[in-house]
Amino acid sequence: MKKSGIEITRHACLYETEPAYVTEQPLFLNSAIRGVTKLGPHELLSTLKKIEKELGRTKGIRYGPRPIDLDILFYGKYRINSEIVTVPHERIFERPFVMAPLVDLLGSAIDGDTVLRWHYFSKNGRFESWEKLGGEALIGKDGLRSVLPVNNQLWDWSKRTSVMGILNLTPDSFSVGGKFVSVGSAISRVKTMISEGVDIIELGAHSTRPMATKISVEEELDRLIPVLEKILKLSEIEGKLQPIDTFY
Ligand SMILES: Nc1ncnc2c1ncn2[C@@H]1O[C@H](COP(=O)(O)OP(=O)(O)OP(=O)(O)O)[C@@H](O)[C@H]1O
Ligand SMILES: Nc1nc2c(c(=O)[nH]1)N=C(CO)CN2
Repeated sequence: MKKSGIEITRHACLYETEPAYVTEQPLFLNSAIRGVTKLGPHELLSTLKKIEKELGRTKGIRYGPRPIDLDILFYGKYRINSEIVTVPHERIFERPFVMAPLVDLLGSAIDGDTVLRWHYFSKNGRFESWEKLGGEALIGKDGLRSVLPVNNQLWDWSKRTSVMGILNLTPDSFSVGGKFVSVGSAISRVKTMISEGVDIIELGAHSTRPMATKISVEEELDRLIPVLEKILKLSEIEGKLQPIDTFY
């Protein structure tokens, strides 16, 4: 996007959604971004079409499966109705898979004239349109799940809150510094956290506490790798997420 002259300033969550209109096709992934560009609306649309092509989009059936579909939802405060571009996009307010990411993107505050205008573009107001479709209650249902791509899989975090346990492999962190510096005690802590129901175990090996001792990349890796290797061999780790909060 950046090299095409579009600077992304915010992005919404990612949703896995039931296909609309043509229902016999795989699930879709939907999201929305907000950005800044010097491209005019027609130029912007042709740039998006070029990006779609680069990402493998070919002519397919209307509303059918496609590797990518980039639509312009709004363009500043403008209403445009040419043969080529219509903004606001004609079908925003009937589509939960558009409204959910839009609500993420814009939040509940109307911060400035542009967003106020977007609010009024919807006949009943943006929030009311979302409520009419079902609102927050839709998220987590099969047709609209918030997901996070991890390791070629989608982590569904819309059904319930995921619990993260943090394991500091440091002698000098804010909390529990020094407790889990040996591999054995770290592994036993991981097992306890899993038995207590965590979904995510985050490892950190460099303290960011003010005045903490700065260590080298090698030292950070030396603290992390032996523990990580052992964790990945645990049968209990199946289905859990294992992020690493690295310093370097
Ligand atoms: N705001 C807009 N964003 C994207 N395309 C638009 C817009 N307004 C008009 N169009 C026109 O719609 C045409 C079809 O777009 P596209 O191939 O993305 O359709 P679609 O993905 O099947 O349906 P939809 O756009 O409803 O999701 C484009 O060639 C474009 O000229
Ligand atoms: N869930 C979902 N369904 C769709 C989508 C889409 O983005 N998400 N796009 C379509 C073609 O524009 C047709 N149907």
